[in-house]
Amino acid sequence: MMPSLRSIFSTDYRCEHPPYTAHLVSHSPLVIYIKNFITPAERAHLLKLGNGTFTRSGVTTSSSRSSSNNNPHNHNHGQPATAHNHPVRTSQSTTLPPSDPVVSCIETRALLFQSPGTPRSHLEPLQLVRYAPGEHYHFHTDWFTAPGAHAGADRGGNRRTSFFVYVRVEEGTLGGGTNFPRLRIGWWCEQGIVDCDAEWEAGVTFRPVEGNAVFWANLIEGEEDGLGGGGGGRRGDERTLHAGLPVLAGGKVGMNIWTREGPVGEGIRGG
Ligand SMILES: O=C(O)CCC(=O)C(=O)O
Ligand SMILES: [Fe+2]
Repeated sequence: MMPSLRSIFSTDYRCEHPPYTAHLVSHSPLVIYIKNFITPAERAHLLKLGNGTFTRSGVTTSSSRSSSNNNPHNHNHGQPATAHNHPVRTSQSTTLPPSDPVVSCIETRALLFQSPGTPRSHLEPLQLVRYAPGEHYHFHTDWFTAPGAHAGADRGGNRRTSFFVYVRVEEGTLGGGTNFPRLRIGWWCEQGIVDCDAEWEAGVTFRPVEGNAVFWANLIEGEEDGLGGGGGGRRGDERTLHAGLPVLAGGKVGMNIWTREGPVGEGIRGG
């Protein structure tokens, strides 16, 4: 179903937040599933904005200390898309202009969801990620395992929270779920939202459902160990390890909304 784009493109566009619903999946780590976080018209607009601008996704590997000793697949991304290609991430991605009114509206929604006081300057530009059949993003954390170039205070420190939003899921898509292997939820299962048939040991797999989103907190508050907390008294939460499982058929476009501990700095959000 194609949504009408007239209202979203007209000059009298107004930012309105849809009546999404939030469902607590896990207290610790904090994981919240959000239904209808973005509207069909917004999804169409985001895809149009990204059209023709996708390039091979980048991955940042931490060359210094890693806090994920027993996980050889702990790669963090954040590089410009062309900077460092890696087989752990075979998707294509692009960033969206913060100046676009629809992008800005979704940013506002993401900020309000976390706490009304979260400044816009802490947001990285929204990133679309596109997967064709056979493409995936191997297990990783969104938080940076080593402070430095990507998590320094001048770059906003570490990634405090993540939203992964399902923007487009082609009809007949198989695979492409978002798997959190260390998450255990025994008391809730909603077929169509999570893969209820998956082995307990496999953790939780969120199915890609257009318009819906998964939100989680990347950092454990108040336990500084010097690993990428950006000086904020926080450290990365290993339990937030996750993967974009291979798309087996069809196609998927997702969107990352990352909030840093501090302002991301000029030049990243376009000043
Ligand atoms: O594709 C997914 O389901 C997850 C992607 C992801 O984790 C990321 O882009 O950081
Ligand atoms: Fe991720």
